[in-house]
Amino acid sequence: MKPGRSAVQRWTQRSARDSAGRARSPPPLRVEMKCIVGIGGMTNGGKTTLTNNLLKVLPNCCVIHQDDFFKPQDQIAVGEDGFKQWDVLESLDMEAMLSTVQAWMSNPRKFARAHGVSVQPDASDTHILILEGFLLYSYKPLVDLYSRRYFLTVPYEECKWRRSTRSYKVPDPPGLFDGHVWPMYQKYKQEMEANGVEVVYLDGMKSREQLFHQVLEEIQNSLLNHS
Ligand SMILES: Nc1ncnc2c1ncn2[C@@H]1O[C@H](COP(=O)(O)OP(=O)(O)OP(=O)(O)O)[C@@H](O)[C@H]1O
Ligand SMILES: NC(=O)c1ccc[n+]([C@@H]2O[C@H](CO)[C@@H](O)[C@H]2O)c1
Ligand SMILES: [Mg+2]
Repeated sequence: MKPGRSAVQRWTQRSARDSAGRARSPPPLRVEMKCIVGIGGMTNGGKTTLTNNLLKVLPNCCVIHQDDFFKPQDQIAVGEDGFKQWDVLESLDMEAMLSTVQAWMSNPRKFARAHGVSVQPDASDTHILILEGFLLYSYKPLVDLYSRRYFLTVPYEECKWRRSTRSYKVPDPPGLFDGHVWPMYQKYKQEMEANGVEVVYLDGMKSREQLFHQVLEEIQNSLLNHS
């Protein structure tokens, strides 16, 4: 059999009957569908928690965490305020993140296998990619690739409190939240809104279960509508 022809082409180019004269049935039609979901929003909005819950139940679902693309500490600029500028787009290697997304887009099965994600041998062949991070919608080459863009928020006091309970690879120096993290969050959110990027806001004060069920249901419905 010559390579390069699709299953349907091969079927239509053979006789419609087998050697015993019985009508052949067509091969199952594989329609590959790809869906990229963004779980974005503010630091400590609950992005990683929600993403991990979705990953447990969504079939053929891969994830890319933006936090895995932070540049090494010695490449992070120090601002006039004296703080390392972690919460700006330049602190992330977004080209590398984009390449990783493109690798998934060009072959989601191969990507899943390489990342230990089990792929169902299912005729519908639907593949989901979750991108998770705090600056998902500020990098132009990625912004149009999403099927849906979620944006988690909590009020300032809650965000500051949750952040104070966390320990990052590089611990927050005193004053970082008010001096850098919060102002940068506001700046990027304003920019996103001014650029007309459409997002679905999620109230991060809802319970983990409520958020999980809401988003799961919406993803499942949108897949059904497009299949
Ligand atoms: N729905 C929720 N209600 C209350 N607390 C939550 C909820 N979701 C997550 N949390 C808690 O809030 C903190 C931040 O959650 P998580 O790490 O998921 O946020 P994040 O948006 O990924 O933050 P980061 O900026 O560190 O990436 C954690 O302590 C987590 O247990
Ligand atoms: N992952 C890291 O290397 C790192 C280092 C310093 C600060 N952070 C914080 O992570 C948050 C995004 O999840 C940002 O608000 C960073 O300040 C991450
Ligand atoms: Mg996180």
